[in-house]
Amino acid sequence: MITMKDIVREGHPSLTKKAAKVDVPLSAENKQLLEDMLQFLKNSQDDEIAEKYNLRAGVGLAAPQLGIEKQLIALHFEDSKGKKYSMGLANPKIISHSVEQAYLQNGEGCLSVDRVIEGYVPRHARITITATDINDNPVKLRLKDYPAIVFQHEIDHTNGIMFFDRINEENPFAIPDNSIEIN
Ligand SMILES: O=C(O)C[C@@H](Cc1ccccc1)[C@H](O)SCc1ccccc1
Ligand code: NI
Repeated sequence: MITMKDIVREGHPSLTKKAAKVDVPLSAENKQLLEDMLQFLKNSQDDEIAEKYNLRAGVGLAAPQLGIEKQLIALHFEDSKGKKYSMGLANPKIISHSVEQAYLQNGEGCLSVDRVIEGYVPRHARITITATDINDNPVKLRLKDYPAIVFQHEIDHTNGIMFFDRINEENPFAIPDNSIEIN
């Protein structure tokens, strides 16, 4: 069972390196890792389990956050219309994106960052990603709004990018050009 002690924190080298692509079909080890990452997210959103094991709630997790430099991510959340996203993905890649940007009104946090860092995180408003799912099926997703933000946060982790790298240093609350605010 993954708990907070398994999650590496700011300053750990795995968080700022580009992770390696994984072989497809996925090895049993990588399938198990994706399962374990997805279970962590489910546990972190279960009040009883989260309290018992002192888990911070998470909607996404990337293998580099476990010190494992592989392009593996897990996501578990619902969008504002109740559409569920619950999956483990290998080798996720943004293949196209909108010119328009988007940012969360409340900024972002990270399970690997034990401090509040304020500011808007400019991201693509709409993205198309490809990946391989836990059953070795190719996946192509077109995402916008909150789901697009979450997937970009996790894909960034596989490229060694932290959310605060994207915040405007001069003015963290500068409204990005050509952008929409997501509540
Ligand atoms: O550290 C991670 O990668 C997990 C982040 C993902 C994330 C943060 C901000 C915006 C989008 C995605 C955690 O989920 S941060 C905690 C959290 C929990 C519930 C809802 C939003 C953020
Ligand atoms: Ni994060």
